Amino acid sequence: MKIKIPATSANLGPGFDCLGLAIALYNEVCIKPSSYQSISVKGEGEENAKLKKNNIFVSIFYDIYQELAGKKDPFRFEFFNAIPFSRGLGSSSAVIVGAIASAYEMAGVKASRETILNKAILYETHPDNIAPAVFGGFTSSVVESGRVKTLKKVLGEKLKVVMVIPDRPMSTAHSRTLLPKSYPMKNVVYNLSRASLLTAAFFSENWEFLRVASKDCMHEHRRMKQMKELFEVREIALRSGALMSTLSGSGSSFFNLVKAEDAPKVAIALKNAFGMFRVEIFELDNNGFEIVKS
Ligand SMILES: Nc1ncnc2c1ncn2[C@@H]1O[C@H](COP(=O)(O)OP(=O)(O)OP(=O)(O)O)[C@@H](O)[C@H]1O
Ligand SMILES: N[C@@H](CCO)C(=O)O
Repeated sequence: MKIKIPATSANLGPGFDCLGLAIALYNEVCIKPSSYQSISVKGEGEENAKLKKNNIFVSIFYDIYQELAGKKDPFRFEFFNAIPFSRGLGSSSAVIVGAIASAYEMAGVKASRETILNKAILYETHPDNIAPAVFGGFTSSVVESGRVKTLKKVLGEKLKVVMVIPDRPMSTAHSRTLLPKSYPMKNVVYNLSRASLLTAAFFSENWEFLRVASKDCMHEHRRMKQMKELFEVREIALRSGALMSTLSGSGSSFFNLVKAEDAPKVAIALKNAFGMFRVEIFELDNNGFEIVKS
């Protein structure tokens, strides 16, 4: 079988740990029955020997496969990774969702997308990346008694993403340690009101509200101080016509949502200013993970 899983951008400014969307940049994994277990890695991470020995995709796959099939059969895993690691593009969620969905497929057990999502939340405590990796589109999620509740909005072709991908990583685990354990009431109200407006703006396609609704005062500033160029990325993106410009997940990438016709202009302005960073235009993904060959 072959599965493809999209990259995702989480938080979208004020929606810390709850809002996200899927991007048409995919990891692909081929899994075949074999007489012994083996792994090959192409693309992102191919130079990392550890990924052949201690691979989280493979360990999550076998957790689930053994639970469903009651045995540990040997497989060959071929990874084609396009999602950069630790750049805020949901690489770990793509691994978790891909491993769970393919374990169900290889065990021959039908599972709904809700089932996959509720398994995935056991491996990543916040649903903002895993929900769009499962469903595609823009997603708003909560976790209630360990179960994820998600609403999805399909995003049309009028929008594109100009992603700025720095040359340096920011690990989510480290990036979360930079945040305080509690916030003053005025900061909570600031984010709550904007996350609500942002969600309403996405669902009602009122794109002109995104700029004000995507402001955050809980996490971005503290994280962006680790890579000060990111403040200028935002300034240039908004000045060139981006609808919103937010730290992607826990960083280090910057997510810029644009009207499709503005994408080249925004991308050129960012490329001119940040020659050392990758600047790429992506479509949005509305499907979530897909088993493309069974
Ligand atoms: N394709 C992959 N194969 C195996 N392990 C991976 C793969 N992609 C990511 N990982 C693991 O996930 C880690 C990155 O997770 P991390 O949460 O720091 O970043 P991210 O998911 O890319 O960013 P964010 O959660 O902010 O969007 C890597 O260090 C590696 O251990
Ligand atoms: N909501 C998460 C996204 C990264 O996985 C964070 O900002 O830490």
